[in-house]
Amino acid sequence: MEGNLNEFLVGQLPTVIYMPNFITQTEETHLLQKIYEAPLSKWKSLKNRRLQNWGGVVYEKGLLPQDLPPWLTIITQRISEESGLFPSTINHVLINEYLPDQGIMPHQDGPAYFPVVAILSLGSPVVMDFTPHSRLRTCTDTWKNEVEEQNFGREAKETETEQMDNPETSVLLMPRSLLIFKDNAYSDYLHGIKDSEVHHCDKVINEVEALAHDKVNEPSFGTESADVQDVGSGDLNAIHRTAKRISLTCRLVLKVHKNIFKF
Ligand SMILES: O=C(O)CCC(=O)C(=O)O
Ligand SMILES: [Fe+2]
Repeated sequence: MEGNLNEFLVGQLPTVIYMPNFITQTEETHLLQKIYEAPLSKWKSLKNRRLQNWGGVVYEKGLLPQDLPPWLTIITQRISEESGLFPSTINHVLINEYLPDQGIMPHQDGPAYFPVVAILSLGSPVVMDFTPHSRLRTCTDTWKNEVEEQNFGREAKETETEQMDNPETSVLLMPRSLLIFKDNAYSDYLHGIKDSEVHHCDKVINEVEALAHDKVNEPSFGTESADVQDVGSGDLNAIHRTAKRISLTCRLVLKVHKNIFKF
């Protein structure tokens, strides 16, 4: 791990890295502008969120690549350089948009990706839950669900939802922060975001790091992005999501196909 990355490690689960204010408010505004400049056809609507796919289409066996636009490579290059965790250039970015009552079911990222993921958050804060992977369920099933949902808009099975009731570890994702996870957190845990407007923060592993940079009460997304409730003791109790959250999931697909016929 690069020298100064250690100071951003959070929690006990290997390995979760949380970098507050990875981008400035000006950069956040610029990114949002670029994201919403994309034609409506660039958005894929899923049951519980919308997404834009950049970098090409990910298949089980690799990526049929498309160049990332410069407004994204500025970010992916910075992530690569500052983390030192990617063996080659990040070539895929998924942009997810969540309304306050939307989330993403617990899942594992697919086998096509190099096992390090970097997620940049914009807009409303949310809590991401990590739950141990059920040994009864194979990664392939999860991967198929994810691919089907993203590529074909089919509903993914939600067989793991009961695990959301008892999350092992949670991370508070403030706007402009960068979350990186790898190792066990990547391979043995599912990650998900509840589809409720209130997110409880009792199991959050990065409360201090996230709130040291608490700017949620500043307008950053047209309106206030959330109300972070402070209860008596000063402990963070819950997030009340009042605006959209946009995330940029930045990953590397090692196997790149230049030609669809060579798959
Ligand atoms: O929006 C997020 O923070 C999570 C997105 C995610 O897990 C994914 O795209 O695989
Ligand atoms: Fe994911």
